[in-house]
Formats: sequence, C-alpha cells, structure tokens
Amino acid sequence: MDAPVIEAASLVKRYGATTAVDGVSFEVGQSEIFGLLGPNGAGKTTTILMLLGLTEASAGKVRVLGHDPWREPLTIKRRLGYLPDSVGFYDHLSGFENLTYTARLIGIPAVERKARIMQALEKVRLAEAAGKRTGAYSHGMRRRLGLAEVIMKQARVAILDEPTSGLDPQATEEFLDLIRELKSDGVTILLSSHLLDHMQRICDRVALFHRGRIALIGSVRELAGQVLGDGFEVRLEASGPPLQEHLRGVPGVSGVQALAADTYLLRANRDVRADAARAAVEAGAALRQLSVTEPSLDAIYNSYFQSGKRQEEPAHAT
Ligand SMILES: Nc1ncnc2c1ncn2[C@@H]1O[C@H](COP(=O)(O)OP(=O)(O)OP(=O)(O)O)[C@@H](O)[C@H]1O
Repeated sequence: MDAPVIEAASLVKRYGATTAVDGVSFEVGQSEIFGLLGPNGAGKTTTILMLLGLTEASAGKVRVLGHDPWREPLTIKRRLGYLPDSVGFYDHLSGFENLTYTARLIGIPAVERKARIMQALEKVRLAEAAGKRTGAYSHGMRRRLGLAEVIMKQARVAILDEPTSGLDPQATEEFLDLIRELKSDGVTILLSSHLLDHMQRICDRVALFHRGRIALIGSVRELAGQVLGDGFEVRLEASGPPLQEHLRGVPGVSGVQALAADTYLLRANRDVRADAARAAVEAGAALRQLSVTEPSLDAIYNSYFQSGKRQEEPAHAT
C-alpha cells in the first residue's frame, strides 16, 4: 500500500483534566473519502484541529502528506484545504474578489491567479456569480465558494467540517457531486458530519468516535457486519413451489420470512441476490422480482449508541 496521506497514531489530546482525544489511530489513503462520526463532544473537532496543526497533540503522532502539521505548519497549509463549518467571507467583496484576496495571501503567483480562480469558480458552478458580492450569496453558494477556495489552492488534502449542513436537497446533491469530483481528481478528503445518510453516500470508510476513542472503523458494510450482524434485507418474489427451505440454504442467509405465498424476505450478512435467484430458479420457481435494502449508517449508529452498555460506561477523565 502507498504511504498514507493522513496518519494518526495513538493520538491523545488533554485539556486539563479532560481527555478530549484518547489514543486515536487511523490512516487515510490517497483519493479516499474518510468520515468522522460521533455524538457531540466525542473528539472529532479536536482530532481535526491536530491534523490542521492548530493545536498540539499531548501524545502520539500525526502526519499529513508525511509532515508533522504542528512542526511544519507552512508546508501543510500550502497543500491542505480546510472548509470550516461556517466560512467567513468579506460580504462587500464579490466571490472573485474574495478568492483573489486568499490567493494573494497564500502566495499564488499573480500571473496564475485569475485563471486558477475562474477555473475553481467554474468547477463549483459559480462562474456566473463571480462578480456578485458574497453578502448576496445563498448559503449553498457560500459553501460552494468555500470549496472553490480549496480547489483554487490545488490542495492534495481537503478537510471539510459539516460540508452539507444547512443545504437543501438539491444543493446537497450538487455538493456531494463536487466532493466526488475532488476525489476523482486525486484529492484525499476527510470530513466530519452528523448527517449520516450523506456520509453513507459519500464516504469510502468512516470512524465512529465515542468518548475520545474510535469505537468502530471501516466501510459501512464492515460496520454493519460488526454492529447489526445481518444488516441486508433481500425481498424475493417468485411463483412456483414453496422456496423457504431452498432460500434458507443460501450462504449468508440467517432467516427467511414468507410475506405472502410467493414473496419472501431474507435477512443476510451480505447482498445475496444472485445466489437467492439461482436457488429459486433451481427449485423450479419463476423469478418475478428481487430487491435488496443495504444496511444504513443510521441503523448502525443508533444500534451502537442505544445499546445499554454504551450508556452505562463511565465518562473518562485523567
Ligand atoms: N479548548 C478546549 N478546552 C477544554 N475542553 C475542550 C476544548 N475543546 C474541546 N474540549 C472538550 O473535549 C471534548 C471533545 O470535544 P470536540 O469538540 O473535539 O468534540 P466533537 O466530537 O467535535 O463534538 P461536536 O460534534 O459537538 O463538534 C469535549 O468534552 C469538549 O468539551
């Protein structure tokens, strides 16, 4: 495997008696979209601050593009784009002027400035509004302008805090598409959000934070396996002989329920559609319909946090 783009190893952050981050380890690879999840106070923001080099770790190691963000802040700043929860722009300046201001600040050479700004604005579909003052931008436009800043910078790593919060469904779709485009351009993306369905749709892997630690880490499917056991539901409709026994024999299936004479609901630990279809046809049935419901991050999250054990755990302090 290539060297990780983001690396946290046994990372700890203490604020007096409070341990905000308590031994967190994870790696994010090139072009990966990695999500931080967890309830308020779980340690996500503190972890991000350490990745950005804005606060020093009390212990452990953090590397971004092979550099220590705390000791080499300027090297990191040049190659990392950060979209905070609420981006501050100068309202009386246009989108173009705001980006020009940042471009100057980060040292983009004057000859490249205009082209890079316009390219970034086009990418986030703000080219037409480039001359309009940002005070008159909608919330969605402001978020896109924030992303244009990351693109203009030609950042190799993007850290996005609650990127889709406050966006309407259409603006959300557009924004998720833009994040996917960043990924296909080779950018490594770490994001933090409470909007689980958005995270599920965009993240390759997620880390579930709980009281300063990573409780679960992996793809949504891996997490579903760990937390829900059998998170997949396959619905199969087929006319012909009864299929219950045949479907029960499909590897991965833990339960079969007959919803009607020719309709079955299978619980499984994977997407068993192909094998279930084969079993039905081999048993002499005529397949009419087959669909799968994948486990949701929402179900995983709720199941994890609703378990009594989690609530009884004492809060930790050092
Ligand atoms: N500057 C600080 N001084 C003291 N305690 C802090 C500081 N920053 C964070 N904490 C504490 O550290 C813990 C983790 O906070 P953090 O902001 O990292 O959580 P979070 O997961 O980002 O929460 P949210 O989802 O609300 O943003 C909390 O108990 C918080 O009160």
